[in-house]
Amino acid sequence: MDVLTTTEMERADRLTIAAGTPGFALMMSAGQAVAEAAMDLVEEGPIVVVAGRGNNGGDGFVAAAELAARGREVSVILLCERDSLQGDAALAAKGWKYPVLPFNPQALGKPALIIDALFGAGLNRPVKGDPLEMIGAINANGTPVLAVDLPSGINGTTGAVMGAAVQAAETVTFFRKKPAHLLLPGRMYCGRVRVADIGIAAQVLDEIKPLTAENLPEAWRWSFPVPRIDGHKYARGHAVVVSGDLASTGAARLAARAALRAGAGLVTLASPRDALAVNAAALTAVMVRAVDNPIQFAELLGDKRLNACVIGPGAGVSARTRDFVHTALSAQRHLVLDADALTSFAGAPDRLFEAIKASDGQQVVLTPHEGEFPRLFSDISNKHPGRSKLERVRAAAERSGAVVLLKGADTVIASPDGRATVAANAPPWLATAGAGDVLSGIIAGFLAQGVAAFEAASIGVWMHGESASEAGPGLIAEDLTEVLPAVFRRLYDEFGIEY
Ligand SMILES: NC(=O)C1=CN([C@@H]2O[C@H](COP(=O)(O)OP(=O)(O)OC[C@H]3O[C@@H](n4cnc5c(N)ncnc54)[C@H](OP(=O)(O)O)[C@@H]3O)[C@@H](O)[C@H]2O)[C@@H](O)CC1
Ligand SMILES: Nc1ncnc2c1ncn2[C@@H]1O[C@H](COP(=O)(O)OP(=O)(O)O)[C@@H](O)[C@H]1O
Ligand SMILES: [K+]
Repeated sequence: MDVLTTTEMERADRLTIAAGTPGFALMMSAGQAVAEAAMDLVEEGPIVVVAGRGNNGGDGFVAAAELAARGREVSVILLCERDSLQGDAALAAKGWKYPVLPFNPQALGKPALIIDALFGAGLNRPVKGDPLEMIGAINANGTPVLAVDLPSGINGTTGAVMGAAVQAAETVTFFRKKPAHLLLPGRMYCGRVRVADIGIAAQVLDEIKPLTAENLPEAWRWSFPVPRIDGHKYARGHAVVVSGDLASTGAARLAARAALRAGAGLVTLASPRDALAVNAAALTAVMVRAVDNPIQFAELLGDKRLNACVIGPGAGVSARTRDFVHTALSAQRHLVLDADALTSFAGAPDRLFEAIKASDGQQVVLTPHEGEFPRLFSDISNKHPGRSKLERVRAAAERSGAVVLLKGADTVIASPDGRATVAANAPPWLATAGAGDVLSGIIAGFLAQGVAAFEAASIGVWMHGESASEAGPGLIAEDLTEVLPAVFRRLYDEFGIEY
């Protein structure tokens, strides 16, 4: 599902109004959707609407009137003077036939539900003064909160908290999700997110051409590889994972097994000779080859069937690792660079980026976590409050010429052409040693099958997160690979693929 920035959402609004639907009709639908959600959340008891001076408050007035019409006990607390409201919000307030309460936290009382209609997409500066105090009181009240469009205080486009934010149990947004519903910290304030249809036609998206989507199967349905009846293992690609030395071989084995499970027809572990025995003893379907240096690696890659590589897990931070990366890039292999392969370029990332850009057509995915990201992109800082994770990863992809995947609870994947996905399906217990190694292997498994880098990374991240949910709490990295078949089956069912 496409995700719209607040600016793109305003455009959707304007295009719809230009096509003949009045803005107030959109507000009526929005307010009714909020009332509907409130009815579902609490079947009885008083409801308090906290309304701001803009259209978010207008939605709140519509919801209040609708709920009162359905026999609910409702009161409205308004941030400003009622007669200072303008435009659609003023019209909406006219539909509320009762008095409004002054903007005093005491007025909240102890209702069954609070509807937060203070600020939505129009939030344009940090919250201070009376609204700040009200947000604190709403959060301290202990009553469930239904947020209109966004929890007040959350920046819709970046997901940042602007001073303070309402903690909602549920958020009703309109037409499409906004980045803040997926990116942290915003997502943590939203609770469950409902997307309501308010009469904006999907066709407006043809004009807006949004570049961001939630990472869901529908985003990559048509890139998902399915083994062919007349296929054979070489038709499914051959992935190579570079092993670390004797003391650190486990990470590469995790990646190798994951690549096989993800569907690569064959997987070979390129192992230092002194680690050959330990690797061979621990592997069965994955093959092992002795590779001690970049020259031998280049020889291995002389076999054109070996079409995708993983370098990084357990590889060691060294000039040797850099040379392996350059070898794979010169051999034009699809490539996942993770962990030590990224850190090995910490001093001189431009050399890596030049090498990536120099070879056309190959598919490269960089998979840093937040600790590794600044080693390659030091000026695309994660400390800059105005710059969202989405914007940072997009800038990194453009700079590097690779697909960049920045891990976390809200993994963002961006392509150099500007497209991006945001994942919200990973449970917190996925943060466990070796989970990243498995992810790099899964992605390589899809690259080996000929899936383009952006889609391979998006499929990989989604399946990785689903596998963690499937395995449940107590997960260790090894489990992820073992539950992948169950996730495949669910996807095949969803896509209607026979098996
Ligand atoms: N687009 C659509 O398709 C649809 C949109 N709809 C709804 O409209 C909502 C957006 O409405 P909106 O633009 O009027 O802004 P809103 O969020 O109500 O803020 C109001 C005003 O607050 C002010 N302000 C800002 N920051 C502040 C601060 N920190 N502290 C104090 N004040 C602050 C600022 O005014 P200022 O003070 O700068 O003049 C701002 O203009 C959207 O979220 C959705 O609910 C639906 O009706 C359906 C269709
Ligand atoms: N809070 C979280 N919720 C969900 N997933 C998370 C969270 N924190 C980290 N992850 C995921 O866990 C994995 C950890 O990978 P990584 O940091 O590379 O660990 P390792 O190097 O030990 O394999 C990544 O896929 C990341 O997206
Ligand atoms: K709100």
